Amino acid sequence: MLPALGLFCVQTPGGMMLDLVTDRPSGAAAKAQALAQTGPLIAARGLCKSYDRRRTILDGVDLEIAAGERVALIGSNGSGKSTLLKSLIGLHPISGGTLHCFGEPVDARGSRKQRLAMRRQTGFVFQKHCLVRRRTVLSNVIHGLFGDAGSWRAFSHSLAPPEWRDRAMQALAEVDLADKALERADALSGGQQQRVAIARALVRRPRLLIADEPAASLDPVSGRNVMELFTQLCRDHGITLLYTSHDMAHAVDYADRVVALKGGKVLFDRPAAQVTRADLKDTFDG
Ligand SMILES: Nc1ncnc2c1ncn2[C@@H]1O[C@H](COP(=O)(O)OP(=O)(O)OP(=O)(O)O)[C@@H](O)[C@H]1O
Repeated sequence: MLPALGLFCVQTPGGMMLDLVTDRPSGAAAKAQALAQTGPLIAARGLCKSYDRRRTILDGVDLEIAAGERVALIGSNGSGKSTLLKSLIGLHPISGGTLHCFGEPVDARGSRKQRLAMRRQTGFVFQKHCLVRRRTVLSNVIHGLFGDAGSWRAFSHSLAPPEWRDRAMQALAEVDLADKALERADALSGGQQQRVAIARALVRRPRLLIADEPAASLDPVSGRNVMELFTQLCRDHGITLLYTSHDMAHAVDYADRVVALKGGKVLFDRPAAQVTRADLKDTFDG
């Protein structure tokens, strides 16, 4: 039995802090291990995507994301941000270029096996949190295990094995909602529901968290709280974060790097601290 050092950490015999949420090293050790991994977590070269023959949505995108980085993707409506997120993790097959995800090549057609393997290591949070409103908060978090477990027993917290309930409760404690576990999802505020969605993504113990406008439907205070929670959890657990935002403060304040898309191409890709007003004007000017 390893000694517990807090709610989510134990210490291994070798002295390393182990994270109970992700089963990987935690805190400073997590960051060091993530950065020490060879090669980028995601590497796209000349990535193209069309939904039909008439229009190219992504046009030769080059993008590398290292393990442990936090990257914000910005751009005007229709610039291709969501399409890029979905293409990078195999939810949409790419139309051209090369893509490596978690060190594995993803071919243009992307086999089902590849896509499933990628999804297993990825958590998703969307603007509309897509919770099952009538189910409990705990059941909703357990639903996050569906992909791994592939079982009808992830349908309800009362049918789930104790181990899954424990994992879900750990994730709920991470977002400070353990006391709401048995409430109906639709009894929570919008900000709380988004935190449940984050717990549902975390319960998968992801290496990569993809968030598409995670704070867009929240008021300014709840939005900042959700962004702070995201970045803190990713830092603590060594999770790589890629998110989109139309709020430039969210992009610049919470990311290491900002990537701007315009007309399906990368307009700029630079450290968040170096993004200027002129960059933002170029990004959004027609
Ligand atoms: N499944 C789809 N089938 C066909 N066209 C699509 C599909 N999804 C997106 N598109 C088109 O691709 C273009 C880029 O859409 P996308 O959602 O990637 O942009 P976005 O930058 O995320 O926009 P927003 O900021 O409004 O969310 C749009 O013109 C959209 O209509």
